[in-house]
Amino acid sequence: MPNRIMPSILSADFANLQRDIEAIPGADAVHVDVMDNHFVPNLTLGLPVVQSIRRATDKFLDIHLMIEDPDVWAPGFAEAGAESVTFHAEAAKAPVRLARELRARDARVGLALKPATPIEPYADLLPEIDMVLIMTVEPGFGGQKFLDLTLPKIERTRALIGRTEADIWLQVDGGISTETIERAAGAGADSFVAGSSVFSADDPDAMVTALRTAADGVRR
Ligand SMILES: O=C(CO)[C@@H](O)[C@H](O)COP(=O)(O)O
Ligand SMILES: [Fe+2]
Repeated sequence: MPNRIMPSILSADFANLQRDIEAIPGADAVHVDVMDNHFVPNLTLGLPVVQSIRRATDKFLDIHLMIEDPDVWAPGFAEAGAESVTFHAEAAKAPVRLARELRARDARVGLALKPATPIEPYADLLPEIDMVLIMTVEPGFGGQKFLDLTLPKIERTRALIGRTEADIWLQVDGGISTETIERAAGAGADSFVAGSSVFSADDPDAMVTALRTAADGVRR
């Protein structure tokens, strides 16, 4: 199971996104946090910016929608050429229909869960999705502390994924650093979003390597 390091540009310089994306050549993806000030108490960027990012890089674009009405908005991000589009279980009105609409637009489908949302009600949805995103902080802001209380849910999700034949990624997002990534990897995560730890580092690409080394060193 390969580990993927997916830096979040929420902690990059929004006036220099292309420069900051080019500063992480070793990353497996660019994670883009879309917030609407309704689903979460913060406002970031939307579809026009993602369209510009798409033109600026060939990197795998991993879109994390923290918005109300993903049923309406999410397909547009797939049409913009994002390789993966993740919506929140708490916000989607018809998650199965939405997942199928995203796959029909050639995007991988992510289902995100806030820290207090259990995975079990969504177990039957796993064949419809390509990634589970377990938030390891309350969504809305970068730079928060990793919540260890999410570790049992990561373990339970890994067990549920193991019962399927599908290639479902298990992503964690929030408070990931060289210190916390080992606990998340040990619990079963294979895809790691890291914002502040990467972009506040003197050498962001060296931090990507350090995170990968730490995750790869964990025995499963
Ligand atoms: O989705 C979110 C926040 O809601 C994240 O993707 C953050 O951007 C991660 O930032 P750090 O916790 O790594 O600083
Ligand atoms: Fe995110």
